[in-house]
Amino acid sequence: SREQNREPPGPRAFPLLGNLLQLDLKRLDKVLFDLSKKYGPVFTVYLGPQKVVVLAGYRAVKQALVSHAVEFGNREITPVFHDFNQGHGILFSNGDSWREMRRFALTTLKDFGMGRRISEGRITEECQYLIEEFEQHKGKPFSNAQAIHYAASNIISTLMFGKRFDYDDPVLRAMVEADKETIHLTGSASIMIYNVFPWLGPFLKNWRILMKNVENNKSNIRRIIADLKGTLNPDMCRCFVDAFLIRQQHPENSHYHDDNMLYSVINLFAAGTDTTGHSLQWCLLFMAKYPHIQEQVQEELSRVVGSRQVRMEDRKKLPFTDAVIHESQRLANIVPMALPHTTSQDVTFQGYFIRKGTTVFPLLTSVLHDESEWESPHTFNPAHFLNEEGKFIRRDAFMPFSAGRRACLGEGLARMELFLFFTSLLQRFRFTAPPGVSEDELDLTPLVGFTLSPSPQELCAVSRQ
Ligand code: HEM
Repeated sequence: SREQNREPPGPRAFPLLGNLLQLDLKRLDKVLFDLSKKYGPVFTVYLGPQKVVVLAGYRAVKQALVSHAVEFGNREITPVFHDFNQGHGILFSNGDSWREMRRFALTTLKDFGMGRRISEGRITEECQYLIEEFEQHKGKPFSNAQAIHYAASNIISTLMFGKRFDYDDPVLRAMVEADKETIHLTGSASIMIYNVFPWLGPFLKNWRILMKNVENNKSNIRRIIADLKGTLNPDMCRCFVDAFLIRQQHPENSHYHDDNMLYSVINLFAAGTDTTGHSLQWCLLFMAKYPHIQEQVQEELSRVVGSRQVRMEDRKKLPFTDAVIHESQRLANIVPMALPHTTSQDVTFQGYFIRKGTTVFPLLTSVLHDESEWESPHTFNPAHFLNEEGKFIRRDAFMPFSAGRRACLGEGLARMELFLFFTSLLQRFRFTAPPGVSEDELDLTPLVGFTLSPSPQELCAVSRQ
């Protein structure tokens, strides 16, 4: 019937170009959030000829990703995502292969301590390296902002390869910097246009840079895998790659091939570095911007922990600090549109019919800044996560890791890293605007790519001892 076939509303689209001329591709998440105020929580836009259903606001996103997890649980593999991984690995794959790789990654990373005590030990060790790096002022080929990314990538490297890298290791630096550039350029207007008109690829500078980065990363990771293969001892499994190599010897199914190994490792390394590194940078920027909040964090840390190393079990006694980390993640909103999904079957959702294979954007910006969920959605307000007695409270609309079947696989690890890195750095340093710059002048405008990172600017780390 007509009623059953009602499609989500949206702005009128032109042939071929769709709504491209009406949408500011430089800040697509914001434009879509604004459109949701006119068209409601489920609406349609056309990126060129491609139809996209946008889910906006906590209720719609949660209901789709969690209550209709299967229907909304496939990944949209855009042309550029296909160029990256050829449909293998975890991030940009679907079906049985994705299911098997995701399950294997989760169980193997947990076996190696993801989210457990062993990781806590590794992260606190890495905190010391990072603090040492911050204390050295001269003669370094990289900034402390980069060191934050290297520290985050060392946590995932230890799980993947059984070892950390020195921060000046050329392979580590090449891989992290290439991933950072790749994630940034993937969100650029020209790559969005490429996804609509893929034949444009070779003419686009950004696409050529991306393809070069992909090749470089593949050869670096292949070399690391080959070294591990050369020293493999099946009785002593050292890391994720070893576990995969051992599984290849007695595969339960045909998904354990070299491409799935290569791309799963590439996915976990990239997904685990950039996001965590940028989140931590945002936390520090907010502290420099709002010194009175930083003082409250430091007061709580001194009172509850003193100068010893912070442990995960301290978190429940540090409600204000915990609230500040949550609020930083909420306001920074680093993955504004999650990764695109696609419907795995026809579905009727909130009275609208959405056909199988339709691209779906779960607009996380509209969840983390939802005006009906947050008291002051656009300001930095740790009280969002505190009750009247100052105790930490969870909020349902806190969804920076998305939700449902494709939700972030590394959430537990990322939260542990953020808590331990942030508290260790704040015990040791006070973060301020540089001399001659006022707090008001610190810039919270994000640098927009596929993720939202802080704009490049200087901060001072002043020793507190
Ligand atoms: C603060 C840090 C992080 C944030 C904010 C974050 C956020 C996200 C988001 C929003 C998604 C997309 C979910 C969707 O499509 O609905 C995602 C997917 C993913 N994340 Fe994270 N992430 C973080 C850290 C990590 C870490 C440390 C790892 C690795 C251990 C990781 C591994 C992954 C993987 C493999 C996926 C793809 C899951 C799939 O397609 O099945 N992430 N993450």
